Amino acid sequence: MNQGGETTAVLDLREVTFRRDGVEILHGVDLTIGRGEHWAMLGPNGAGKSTVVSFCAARAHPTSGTVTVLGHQLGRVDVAEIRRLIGHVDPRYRLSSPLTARQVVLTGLTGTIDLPIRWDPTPAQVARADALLDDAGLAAHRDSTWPTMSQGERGRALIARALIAQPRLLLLDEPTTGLDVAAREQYLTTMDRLALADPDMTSVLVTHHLEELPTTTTHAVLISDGRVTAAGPVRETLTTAAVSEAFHHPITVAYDSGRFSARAS
Ligand SMILES: Nc1ncnc2c1ncn2[C@@H]1O[C@H](COP(=O)(O)OP(=O)(O)OP(=O)(O)O)[C@@H](O)[C@H]1O
Repeated sequence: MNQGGETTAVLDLREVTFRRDGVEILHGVDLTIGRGEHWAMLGPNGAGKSTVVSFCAARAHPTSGTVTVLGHQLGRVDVAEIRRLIGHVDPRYRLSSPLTARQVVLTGLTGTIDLPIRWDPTPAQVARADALLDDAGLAAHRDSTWPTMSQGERGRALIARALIAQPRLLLLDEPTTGLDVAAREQYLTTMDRLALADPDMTSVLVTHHLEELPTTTTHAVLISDGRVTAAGPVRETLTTAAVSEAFHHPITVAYDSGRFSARAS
């Protein structure tokens, strides 16, 4: 958010490239995200969205270029410290032990996949985990173990996990995967409520569906073939022309009462 005309960058990617198995996946990505902004990231399968988000989450390093997260340049800082300030819904999340939904949410406080051996949550932390589970419609599943939960229930629990540490930066990589229509709408309401309740929080949402952008989305970035093809205020960025170019397909974008939609032209 602007402060005296200055934008406080929460994320700053400069000329970022990424190479894997000898293949360049990102070819010089520049992206600056300011405090209190809510970005949507869209682009075709394999465009590089999750790779960009893994830098934003301080989970990976670029091959060249610089990534600055919450004022700290990756490579010059203890990443564990920044990860504590980040809530991340990661589609690659894999549990190695059968934690309960409540325990999964609590791992959001430790920034780990499993519960650390010598760590006990306080009663207040457990109460907050339960409140978030209730908000996510999982009151009846607090003690359900991960392997017994449906994909949609897991998705909701992961959103609660991302929120428990009251992150400065919230990264949501396809958070609505597996959610039914009611759960999706509930999630959108939660995002809007959060954005309004905490104006300093910043978020980046990766999605394939324009219909799934919360009404509080302020900016958008289109990524195609490892490059940013458009970025800026959401209404100026998600146009029929820009979205069609990014997806290499004619797509008509519509906007009504705060919500976007898209269909093939
Ligand atoms: N571990 C890996 N080894 C090799 N290539 C990889 C690896 N991870 C990702 N890639 C490749 O990098 C490219 C970008 O992947 P990424 O997951 O960032 O795309 P994406 O835009 O998030 O795609 P999707 O919308 O399908 O989730 C893809 O071509 C993918 O095949």
